[in-house]
Amino acid sequence: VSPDTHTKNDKTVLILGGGVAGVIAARTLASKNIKDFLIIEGRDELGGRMRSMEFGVQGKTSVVELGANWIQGTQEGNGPANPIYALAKKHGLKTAETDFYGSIVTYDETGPVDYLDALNTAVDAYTNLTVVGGGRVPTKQVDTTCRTGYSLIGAKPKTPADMVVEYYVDWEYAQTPEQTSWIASSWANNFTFDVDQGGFSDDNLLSVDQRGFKHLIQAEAAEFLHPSQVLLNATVRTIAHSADGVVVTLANGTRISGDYAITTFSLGVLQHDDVVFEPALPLWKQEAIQSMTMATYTKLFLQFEEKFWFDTDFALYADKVRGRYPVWQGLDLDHFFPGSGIIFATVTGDYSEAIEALPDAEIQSQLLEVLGAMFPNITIPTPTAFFFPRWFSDPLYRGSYSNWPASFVSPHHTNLRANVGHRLWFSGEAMSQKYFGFLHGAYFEGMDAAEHVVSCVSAGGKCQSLPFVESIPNSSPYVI
Ligand SMILES: Cc1cc2nc3c(=O)[nH]c(=O)nc-3n(C[C@H](O)[C@H](O)[C@H](O)COP(=O)(O)OP(=O)(O)OC[C@H]3O[C@@H](n4cnc5c(N)ncnc54)[C@H](O)[C@@H]3O)c2cc1C
Repeated sequence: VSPDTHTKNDKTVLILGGGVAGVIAARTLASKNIKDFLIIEGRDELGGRMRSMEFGVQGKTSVVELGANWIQGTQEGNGPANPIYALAKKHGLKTAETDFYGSIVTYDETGPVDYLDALNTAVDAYTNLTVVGGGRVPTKQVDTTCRTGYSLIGAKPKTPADMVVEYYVDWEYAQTPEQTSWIASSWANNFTFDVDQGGFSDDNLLSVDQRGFKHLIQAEAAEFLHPSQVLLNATVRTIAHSADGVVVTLANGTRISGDYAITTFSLGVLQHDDVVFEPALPLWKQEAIQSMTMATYTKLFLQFEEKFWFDTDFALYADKVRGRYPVWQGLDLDHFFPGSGIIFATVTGDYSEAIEALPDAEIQSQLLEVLGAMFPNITIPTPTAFFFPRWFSDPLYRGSYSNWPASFVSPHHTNLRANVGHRLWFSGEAMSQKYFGFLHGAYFEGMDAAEHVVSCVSAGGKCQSLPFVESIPNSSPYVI
């Protein structure tokens, strides 16, 4: 059955992927009385990158978050609220505040060493970086990397301590300053955290809910979703699109057609051809997909019989190699999971990709070696549990979230979001200009794509397309 010969499709709308964008797209359709949709999801539950796991030795486990963990930016007074914060309140999610700069201790390869002054300097440099970066927009200056920006404002880290504190203030891009757009990272920060720029607030709430952070989106789905509207454990292999609709083929050969489809698959999935489009996506779309970056953020969980580490929320470890197990978070604290014996390290970007290729045992011994350096007076015991997710190798994700490189220009973003024909629509965190990389970006994009599809359904297919640019010219052409 091809869409061209099909007179009546199976569903009005296929929603490809059951993460935040997919569930919110479904809710938006349902609220506009379009009930004939189907969410097709590869995993056995909804939530996508809100993914948790019961971790620890038998009899002493805690539910930890392998993916998203923070509500980033909440609400100040009656100002705009992060919609994820609103869902957390609605569904009674248990959260705890984390204090990034007030509850932190510092180490290097010789053990505890106080370089909190350097951290304060790095925080100031980062604030300055985002202000100066944001200021390049109204003056129409060209984008460049955060590294260039740092150098221009005089921040040039030289020592391992300088490098780790710089890492810590921008690690959430999950890539280095060399790989990150100065302008886009500035607005991503400002639109979420800076109230003066329309942001929510500068608070970060950590989900410590033992139902998992995903509970908020699963509970939201349970309010409107009928079991017949979702197909789990169903991996999409091909998406055939034409003027008559969209036909997806699943890994088991099943074909399902829809008048419309909204794909919410991650940018990494789109980049890796895990899903094949028939016909191939137009070149302007492919250029946009391949020009944005899918970054990786990896948490490595260790459990020990007893806590032997710091009492703060965070610790930094300055290695000679920038990005080598730099950030540590202890979960065995009264406001997190007391008595859990759990600590985790985070690595990002190229370092994440590199460790995914190595066996668990090797990574575990590297982590124990670092702990040995941080705590020279302690014989580091054997962990009772160890786990880290391989987001980059996972064909359902191919990374953790998108990051905007300096070579990605505004028209690329226009094209990344744009529909291809009236039947195929694109959604997910990467499509959000203001909030790419965040849960709230996925939320707003899910809503937006569904609203466009609603107007298509109402207009019998004769709806407005999103703008796109056939070929992106260079605003300052090269003269060779
Ligand atoms: C480690 C990590 C830490 C993060 N930390 C935070 C944080 O603290 N705060 C924050 O705001 N954001 C954070 N994020 C980002 C946040 O999780 C994402 O922005 C958001 O979850 C993306 O939602 P989405 O619906 O766009 O995509 P997804 O959640 O990826 O949803 C897409 C769905 O499609 C499914 N899928 C993919 N391919 C196929 C296929 N071929 N067939 C069928 N189904 C398929 C996937 O299983 C997935 O469920 C983090 C992400 C990660 C990975």
